[in-house]
Amino acid sequence: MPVSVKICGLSDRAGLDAAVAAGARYVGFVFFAKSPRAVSVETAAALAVEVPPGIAKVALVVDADDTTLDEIVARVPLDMLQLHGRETPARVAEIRARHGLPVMKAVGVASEADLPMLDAYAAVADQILVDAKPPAGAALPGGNGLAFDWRLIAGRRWSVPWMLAGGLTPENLAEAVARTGARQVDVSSGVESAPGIKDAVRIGAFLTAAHG
Ligand SMILES: O=C(O)c1ccccc1NCC(=O)[C@H](O)[C@H](O)COP(=O)(O)O
Repeated sequence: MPVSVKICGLSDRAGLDAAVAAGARYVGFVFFAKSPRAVSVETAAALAVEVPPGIAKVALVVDADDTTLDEIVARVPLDMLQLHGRETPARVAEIRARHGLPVMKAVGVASEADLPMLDAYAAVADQILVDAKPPAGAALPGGNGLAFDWRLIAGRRWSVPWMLAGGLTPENLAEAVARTGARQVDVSSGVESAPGIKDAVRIGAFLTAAHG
């Protein structure tokens, strides 16, 4: 069965077109000013209207307040919010209720001790993103191109759909899927030629690996 792919951190038409042409099921826009992939509301809105039906448009935010979320949701046609900060389970539930969109909560994994949080967030979110925990002092809370030990989640399942993320590439995707059983995956750095610059060839190779 093919693996569904989310291409995250799209910031221009060339990257978006490459993701759509290759067969991505989700496209992600990063609303985090310190990111090399950050987009303005205007840019995200202009890109989102070009996304064909059937591909989910995801806004990635980090500890965003309701005013910020109100503006993004009002101006960008979206299908999902991805929460990539320190949002508590209660805040995830609040955002889901207030903003009327499905919510995917990213949870960082580095060791067994992190696994209970996956269950806690699965209880309140529509999906969970099982990602690598950023190293101490990392400039970004995600999108660092780092993988975690996939054996930690081998055979584990949650009460909601989940996506594997963190350091995935066209080269390691098959192993990641085989080890974890993931049916959905998320990638950003691994399909770039430089931070924030999406590479159409690598996007195509990633989707080929996912569908192979
Ligand atoms: O991509 C960013 O710059 C970013 C900034 C702040 C929070 C999260 C961010 N990215 C997360 C992702 O792109 C993905 O959801 C995921 O973590 C995979 O990233 P990567 O390891 O680069 O493939």
